[in-house]
Amino acid sequence: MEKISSWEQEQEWLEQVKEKLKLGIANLEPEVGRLKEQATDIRKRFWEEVTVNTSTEEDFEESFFTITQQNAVLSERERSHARKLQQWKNMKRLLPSPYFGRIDFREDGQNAEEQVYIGVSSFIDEDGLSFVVYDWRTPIASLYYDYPPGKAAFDTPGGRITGTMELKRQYQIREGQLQHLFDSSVTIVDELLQQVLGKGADSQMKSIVATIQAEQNAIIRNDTSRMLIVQGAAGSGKTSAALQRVAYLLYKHRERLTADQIVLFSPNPMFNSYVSTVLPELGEENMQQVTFQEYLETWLGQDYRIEDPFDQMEYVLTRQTDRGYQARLKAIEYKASEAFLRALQGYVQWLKQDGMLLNDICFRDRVLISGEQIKTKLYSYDPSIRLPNRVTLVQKWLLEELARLQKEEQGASWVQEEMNYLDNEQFAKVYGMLHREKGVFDFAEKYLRLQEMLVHKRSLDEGDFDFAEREEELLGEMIVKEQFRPLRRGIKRFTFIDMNGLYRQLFTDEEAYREMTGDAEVPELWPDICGQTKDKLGGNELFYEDATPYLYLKELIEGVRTNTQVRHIFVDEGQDYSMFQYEYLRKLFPRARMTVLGDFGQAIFTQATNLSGVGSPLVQLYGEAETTQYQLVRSYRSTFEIVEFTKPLLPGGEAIVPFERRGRKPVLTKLESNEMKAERIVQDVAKLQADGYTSIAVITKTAAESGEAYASLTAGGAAGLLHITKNTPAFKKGVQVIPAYLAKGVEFDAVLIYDASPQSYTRENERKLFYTACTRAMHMLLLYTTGEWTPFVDGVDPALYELEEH
Ligand SMILES: Nc1ncnc2c1ncn2[C@@H]1O[C@H](COP(=O)(O)OP(=O)(O)OP(=O)(O)O)[C@@H](O)[C@H]1O
Repeated sequence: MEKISSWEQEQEWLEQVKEKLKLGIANLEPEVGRLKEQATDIRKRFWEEVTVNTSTEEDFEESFFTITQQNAVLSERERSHARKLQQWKNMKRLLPSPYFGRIDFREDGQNAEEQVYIGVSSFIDEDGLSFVVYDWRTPIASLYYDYPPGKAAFDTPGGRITGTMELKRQYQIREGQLQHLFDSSVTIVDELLQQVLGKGADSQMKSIVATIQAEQNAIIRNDTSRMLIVQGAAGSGKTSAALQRVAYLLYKHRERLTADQIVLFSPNPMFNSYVSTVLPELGEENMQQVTFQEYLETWLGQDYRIEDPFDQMEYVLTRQTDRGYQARLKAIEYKASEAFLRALQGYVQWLKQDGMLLNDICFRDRVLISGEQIKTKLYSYDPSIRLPNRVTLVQKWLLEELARLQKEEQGASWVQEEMNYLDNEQFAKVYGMLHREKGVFDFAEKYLRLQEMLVHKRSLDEGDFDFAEREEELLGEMIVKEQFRPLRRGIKRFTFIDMNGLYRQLFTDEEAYREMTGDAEVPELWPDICGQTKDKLGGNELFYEDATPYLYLKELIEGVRTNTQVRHIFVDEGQDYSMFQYEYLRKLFPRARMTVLGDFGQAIFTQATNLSGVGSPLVQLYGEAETTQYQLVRSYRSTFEIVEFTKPLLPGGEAIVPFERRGRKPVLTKLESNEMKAERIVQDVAKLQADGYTSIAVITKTAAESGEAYASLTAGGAAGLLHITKNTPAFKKGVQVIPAYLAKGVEFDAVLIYDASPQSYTRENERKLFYTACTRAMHMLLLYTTGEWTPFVDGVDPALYELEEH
C-alpha cells in the first residue's frame, strides 16, 4: 500500500475501503441467503434422503452411515453459513465507520513500514490475505492503545515484536464521511477523547474502543490472572474496561468461550439495562447479567422473605432514632466480616462432633423418622468424614428408609379408603400415570383390556382376577407414592436439616457462641444483635446481612452447589460486596476467573470491602500469586472543574487526576425556604434543558427523600419528571429524581443535589454517598440547601465553586 498522508489521500483511501466493503457485502449477500435456504432445506429433507433399514447388520450400518454423512454435510453448511453471516454482518457494521485509528509501524529489522488501520472488526481484502482493517482486539492493535509514536512493542502468541511507531492517527468517520483526523504525538492530549467526552450522556452506555487508554488496555487484555482487582476513581472507566474486556475475551477465545459462560454481577436491575447495549454494539453477544439479590432469591427465596440491599440502606440512612439502631449497624458490620466467616467455619467444626439440629420426617401427623434417629445416624458415621459428606450419606439412607416405609404404608387402611373414593377423573389420572411410568406400562395395557371386559360385562376368569389384584396393588403403590412425593422431594432438598434452628442457635448467649464457634470474638451489643436476628428468623425473614452467611452455612453443611460452566465472573461496584459474598462466589464458580472492579471511595454500604492495598481480604481470596491489582486514577466522566470539586470530599482524593475537559464550576445555591428551593430547582432544570442537556438527575440521599422531592418539584411546576425507584427496570432519557444509591454506576449530563445540608450529609458513611452522588455529573453540578452546607462542602476551597445566596 502506498503511504497515505494527506487529508485528500485519506479521503480517497476511505472511499476505496468503502468500495471494498460494499463489494464484499454484495458478493456475500446472495451466498448468505442461499446458504440459509440450503441449510433449512437439508434439515427439512433430512429424513427423506435417508432410509432407515435395520433388518440386517449391514443395512443398519448403511443407514447409520448415511445419517452420519448427512449430518456432517449439514453441520458443515451450518458452520459455513454462520461464518459467512458473521463476515457479512461485520462488513455491514464497518461500512458507516470502517476504522477509527491507524498506526504506521516499522518492525525492527524490516525496511518497510506497515499501515495498520484499526476498527471494530477485521476486514480482509479480496486476496484473502491482507488486512484492510484490523480488529481492535488483534495483538498488533494494542500498539495503538499502549504507545505514543516512537519505540513500541506488542506481544503475539509467537513472542514479542519490537519496532518503531512512525505515526499514530485517529479518525472520526460518520455515515461514511471523514469528519476529523488527529495525529497524536507524545505531548498532545487525546483529541478524540476530548470530543467523545464532551458529548451528552445517554440512557445506555457506549463502547470506548476508539479511545481506550493504556491503563485501561492493560486491564482489558490481562489474560493470565485468576483474580484481577481494579480499584478506580469515580468515572475512571471501570465499567467500560470490564465490558470491553468481555468483548476481548470473547474474541481471543472465540473457539472455546461463549457469552453465556461469562457472568456480570450488577448493582441493580437498572444498571443491567444501562450496559446491555455495549457488547451488541461491538458485534458480540451479551454476557449473563445478574444481581446478587437474584442469586439469593434463587436459593433462599422459597423459604424466606429476603430484605434487599436497598431496604437495608434505607434503614441505615433514615432510622437513626429507632431502638436497636446501633445494634443493627454493628450486626451489619460484623456479619460481613472475616471474623464471622471464621466463626461459621468454626461452628461447622463443632457441628461435626455434636449439636446438629434435625427435623422429624412426618406423614399424616405421624413421625415417620424422628430427628433423633436421623441425628444418631449422622453421628454414627466415621467422624473423620466431612460433615457435608455425612449429610449426603444420611440423605441416601433416608431415601432408602422412605422407600421401605412407603412399601409398608401400602397396606394401611387409609390407602384402601383413598382407592374407594377415587372418582373417574382421578382414576383416569392414576391410569394415565400408570401409563406414563415405564415399568408399569404393560400393566396399563392390560388394565385397558380389563376395563373393556368390565364394560362388556364379561365374567372374570381366574387369570383376570389375579390381574385385578395386581391392579389394586399398583394403584395402592401409586397412591402412597404420590403422597410420599413431597417427603422425597424434601429429603432431596435437605429439609430434614433444621437450618433455621442451626443459624438461630448461634445467636444465643455469648458463652454458647464462643463455645460453638471455636472462641470467636463477639461484637458489642451482642444480646441486641441476637434478639433482632432471632426475631427475623422467627418470621421466616432474613435481613440482607444474614442472607449470604446463612447461605454460606447451609452450603458448608449440605455441600456446595457449583457451577462449572462459567469461566469468567465480573463483579462491578465490587466495594459493595462483603467477604462473605466473595467467598461464596469463589465456591459457587470453581472454574471461573474473577474480575472485580470498584471504588472504595464509593463504598456506601456498611459491609463494604476494601478492594486493594495492604491487607485487602480480597487479595487473599485466591492468594497474592494469582492476583493482579490495578489502580485507575484518571477520571474521564466529569469536567475538570467537577473533579477538582469532588476530590477533596474524600480522604486520599488528591490522587485523582482530572481529564482536561473544561466546564463551569459547581454552583452552590442557598435558599431561604423549601418552596423557594423547589422553585429554583425547577427553573434551573428548565435552563439546563434550554442549554441542550437532555439527561438530568435530581439526586437525593434516600428513597424517602426522593418521594418528597418528586412531590415538591411537581408542585413547583416541573412536568414529566421521572421518579426512579428500586423497581424501575430501565433508564430513560429525561429529568429524573433518584436516590444516590440507585444512581451508582451511571451518569447524567447535569446533577442537582437536592439537599446538601448537614441534615443529609454529616456522618462518615454519608460522605461516600455524597461523593457518589456528585460524581454522577458529566458537565454540570448544582447543589442546594436551605440552611447550612454539609461539612464535606465546608472542607472544599471556595475557589473551586460558585456560591449564590438568596
Ligand atoms: N477511554 C475512554 N474513552 C472514552 N470514554 C471513556 C473512556 N474511559 C471512560 N470513559 C467514559 O467515562 C465515563 C465513566 O466511565 P465508567 O462508567 O466506565 O466509569 P466507572 O469507573 O465505572 O465509574 P463509577 O465508578 O463512577 O461508576 C463513561 O461515560 C465512559 O464512556
